Amino acid sequence: MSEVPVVEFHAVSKRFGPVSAVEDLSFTVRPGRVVGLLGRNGAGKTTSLRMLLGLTRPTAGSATVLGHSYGDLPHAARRVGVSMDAIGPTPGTTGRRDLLVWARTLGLSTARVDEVLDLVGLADSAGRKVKGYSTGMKQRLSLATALLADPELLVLDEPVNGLDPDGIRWLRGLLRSLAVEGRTVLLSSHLLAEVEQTVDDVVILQRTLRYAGELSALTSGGTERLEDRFFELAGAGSGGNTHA
Ligand SMILES: Nc1ncnc2c1ncn2[C@@H]1O[C@H](COP(=O)(O)OP(=O)(O)OP(=O)(O)O)[C@@H](O)[C@H]1O
Repeated sequence: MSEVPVVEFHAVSKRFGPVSAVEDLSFTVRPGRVVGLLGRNGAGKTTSLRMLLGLTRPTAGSATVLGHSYGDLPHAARRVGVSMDAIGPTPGTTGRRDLLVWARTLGLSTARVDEVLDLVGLADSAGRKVKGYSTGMKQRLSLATALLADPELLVLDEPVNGLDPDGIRWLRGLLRSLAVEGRTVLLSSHLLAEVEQTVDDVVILQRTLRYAGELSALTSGGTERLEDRFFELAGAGSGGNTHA
């Protein structure tokens, strides 16, 4: 039986003037999977996620989410939860007020806001201004926004950054439970050891696609380390991207 991919990149390329950020990227994400999009700084991860969400237009190719381009997806804001730096809250607002605005936009209840604040561990700080939040607290608030509408797909750009060990463990458990419910998670990261404990599938991007498939196939069922396989596939280098 063929399954409609939750995410599909088809021959996607993006240039910013002389910089080739992403070139001929194709991969699919299956439902109920936690997928790690991995690459060095400047590898094209955020650009790819932005193209998926209609925030950046590809130079060539197309990306679809739940069978549609994001702009054509009915109820996209409720079906796709997003955590990304660019979608951050107004610093002068409180965490709770920020979520209430999102909830109103999405047609959700105040009760749901309090539920999600509790879920991400921000209930006690919800009345404080966001500008006084630590990096990890901002990350938790961003995750709360993504989770608000109980979406089918979560797209998370570097969700682990800034989280403390408790937060990382909590997030890992949360992503696993969402996948068990049949929801799908696409997260970007360069924290390979963390990703290795969290994801089912891996996409390695270094401007071009280097690997897309199951983590266990990449690491021979866990007998090899993801980090070693990453360096083999992504090549040696100290980061950044090539001009092409
Ligand atoms: N708006 C832009 N204008 C010009 N160049 C851009 C723009 N956005 C991204 N780039 C370039 O595209 C390439 C890919 O950047 P991108 O942010 O997608 O990488 P990344 O994998 O998310 O990196 P990081 O891990 O550092 O967040 C980089 O060379 C970057 O400088």
